Amino acid sequence: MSVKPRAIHFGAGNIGRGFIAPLLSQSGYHVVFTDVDKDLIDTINDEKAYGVHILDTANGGDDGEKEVQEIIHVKGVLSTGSDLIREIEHPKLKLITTAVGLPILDKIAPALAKGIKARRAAGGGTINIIACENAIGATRQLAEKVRKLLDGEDADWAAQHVGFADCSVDRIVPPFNPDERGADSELDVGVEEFFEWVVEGPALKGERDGKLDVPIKGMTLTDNLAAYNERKLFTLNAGHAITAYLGHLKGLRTVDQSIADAEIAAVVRGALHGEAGKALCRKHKFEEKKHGEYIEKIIARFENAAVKDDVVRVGRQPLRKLGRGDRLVGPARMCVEYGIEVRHLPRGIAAALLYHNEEDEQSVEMRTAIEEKGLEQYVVELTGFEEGSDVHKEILKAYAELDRQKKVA
Ligand SMILES: NC(=O)c1ccc[n+]([C@@H]2O[C@H](COP(=O)([O-])OP(=O)(O)OC[C@H]3O[C@@H](n4cnc5c(N)ncnc54)[C@H](O)[C@@H]3O)[C@@H](O)[C@H]2O)c1
Ligand SMILES: O=P(O)(O)OC[C@@H](O)[C@@H](O)[C@H](O)[C@H](O)CO
Repeated sequence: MSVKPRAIHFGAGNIGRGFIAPLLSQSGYHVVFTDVDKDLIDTINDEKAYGVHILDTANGGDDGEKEVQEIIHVKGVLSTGSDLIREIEHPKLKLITTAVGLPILDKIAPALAKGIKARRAAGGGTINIIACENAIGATRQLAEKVRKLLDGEDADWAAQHVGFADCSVDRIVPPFNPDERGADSELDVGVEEFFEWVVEGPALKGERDGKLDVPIKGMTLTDNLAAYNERKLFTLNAGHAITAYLGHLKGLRTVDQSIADAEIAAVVRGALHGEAGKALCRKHKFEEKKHGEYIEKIIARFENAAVKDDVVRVGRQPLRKLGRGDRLVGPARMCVEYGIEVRHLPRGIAAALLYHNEEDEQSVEMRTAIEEKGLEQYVVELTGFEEGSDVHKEILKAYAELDRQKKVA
């Protein structure tokens, strides 16, 4: 039996294979992926290894590739079967991470609760759970769902032995075609070089409270996660979404093509520097100069042509992205709270409302709702900005302008 500490990662998709698993593996963990996709799990067990291609136009070769990192000795189990429960019972298990998408947390909570019960019954030790999803408080939401499924001694045991830590996770992992790269494995994934994983230290349990028993290289621990979370979601994800929705309306396919458009770049800079950034600096006391540099570094990441990120991926699930606490409406509300005038964020919100993609359920749902309820009412419902308020008027004005100009591919 392997003596290595083990980690289970839910979701063997882009961020799982391209970010979380590599850091775990490079830190000495034996990584076990769990996923609903049986073919993917079979491929993981057949190949047991894959490459992470670092995509970087500035420092890469002609194909924009800087290096390929080999991730070895990985294993997979189906998330719907008893193998997963046995993995959660495993004496060497230290950590469970997820990157499945926020709405899927509901679906994995029952398996986690069952696994926790089995672990207690087997006399297992303390573990930590970290949900690496793009949302504020994703782990807290998962913890609530899991705790509802536990009672009595299981609930007491979990309160003592299961740490639920929130985090902010940042690395752009785009759709990637291993065949085009002549890659050895269909599991290969392409990523930008940059990454940042910030975890709520005080929530971690173990031999040293506030820390992981087996530290992860590249993970930062903080006792002020709220600031990191809002900084990332309201800057990177806000800018990413605005770039993608405006790009899509202009018939552009990738994020780098979209940010190269001067009009789009001006809206993104206006939204990030003059609006979201100002509000973030006021709320979290960030130094304005440093925050400005953070924004420009993010825009340079969008410009990385080797990443070739798809605007359809970045724009996926527009209703989630239009949530009141999410990347578009969230910073606009924060601006209103701090008395900061907004002109660019409403344009991003309008572009999201105009996102038309028959293959995206939320785009279809949103467009039907606009037809049935009328735009004015729907904007109030989604954003909480009252009819007649400045932001509501700005959203409607931008919607009408963008609707006239649109040229969807
Ligand atoms: N790709 C990025 O750049 C990036 C960066 C930071 C954060 N994220 C976040 O990470 C999460 C995943 O994004 P992604 O881009 O890796 O998506 P993805 O679609 O590539 O991967 C998601 C994986 O989850 C699996 N899955 C779905 N339902 C499941 C279930 N019930 N049990 C187990 N596995 C299940 C899917 O089969 C898929 O393999 C999202 O919350 C996203 O916001 C993504
Ligand atoms: O994953 P989503 O759908 O919440 O957002 C799409 C992208 O903005 C996102 O995946 C970024 O690439 C990522 O957050 C970078 O850290």
